[in-house]
Amino acid sequence: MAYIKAKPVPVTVITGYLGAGKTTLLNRILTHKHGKQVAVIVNEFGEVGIDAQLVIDTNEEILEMNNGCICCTVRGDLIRIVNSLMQRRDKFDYLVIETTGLADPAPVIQSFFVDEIMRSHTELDAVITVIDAKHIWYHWDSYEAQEQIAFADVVLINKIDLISKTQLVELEKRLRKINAFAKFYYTQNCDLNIDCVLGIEAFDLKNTLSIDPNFLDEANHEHDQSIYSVAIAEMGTVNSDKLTNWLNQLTQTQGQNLFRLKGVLNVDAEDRRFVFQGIHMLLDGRPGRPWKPGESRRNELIFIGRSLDENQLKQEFRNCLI
Ligand SMILES: Nc1nc2c(ncn2[C@@H]2O[C@H](COP(=O)(O)OP(=O)(O)OP(=O)(O)O)[C@@H](O)[C@H]2O)c(=O)[nH]1
Repeated sequence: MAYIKAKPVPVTVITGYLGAGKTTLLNRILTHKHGKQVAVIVNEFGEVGIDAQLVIDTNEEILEMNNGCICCTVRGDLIRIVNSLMQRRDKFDYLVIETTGLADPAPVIQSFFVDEIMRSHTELDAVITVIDAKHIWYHWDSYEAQEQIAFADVVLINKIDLISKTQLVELEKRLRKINAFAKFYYTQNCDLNIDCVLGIEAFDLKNTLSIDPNFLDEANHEHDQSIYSVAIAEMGTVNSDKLTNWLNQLTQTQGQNLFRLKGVLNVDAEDRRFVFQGIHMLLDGRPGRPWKPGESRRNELIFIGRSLDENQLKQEFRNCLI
């Protein structure tokens, strides 16, 4: 295989639990004028690729990995994608990987050291973990959430607008108990100086090995199998009033089990796509970019959580169609 430049590509891994603000941070990185040509790998949980649609339109190279969780497919897909990117090495000088909210970052980090091509052509710059200051409280027991905190070089305590100062102090204390090494920033909408997250050379394998001496040898990890996703992809025009009623009712009655919901919809045959986002009981909907001429106006929704009834969700969505 021929590689054009020998200098290793710095890589930033963005992790954080469902809905924490990873895509928000990614969009900030992509719009910031840092002079770097950034390639992006977005991994998401679920069959429909909504995240890549929510990443703003730029000239950057954006690759999706939707067929599973990055931490499980890491030795296959991630390595394959990075290897193929390396053959277009002249097109970018930085790589950002956004993992799913349910990914354990450990196997992702491992792959930079155990795979020969990854090891010689990339250099892990930092693991950035975004924390949803309001909702992390529901997920302290989650193994993945704990791993995400433990492996962070930088922690963004995000959504500080949704909690009090006292809660923030309490939260930071709790996070520091899991990770004493990381640098902490408080953010709203991941608004911070991009120099705090890109090109910081913060990752140090020695720190990781001090947390877990067997880190490079571990092959298996487990997921909480009770969390799964339901994806809906259907043509049709959605009635906005019916949709609002349904989503409000859904988040009110099932918010506890509904960790994350998002969708890109054709509402009231408007010129612009309608984008909604939800995290537990918090719901937000707004117009997105215009539909492109000739673009298929497919409604795509994803629900992630526990005890979700796929048939019921699909039926209730269909009831919102005109
Ligand atoms: N109130 C508030 N909302 C925020 C903040 N940051 C992000 N959000 C909103 O939180 C929602 C989720 O943000 P994303 O950036 O999509 O989160 P994510 O971590 O990429 O989500 P997944 O990839 O689905 O796990 C969106 O509606 C954001 O607009 C913040 O600081 N405060």
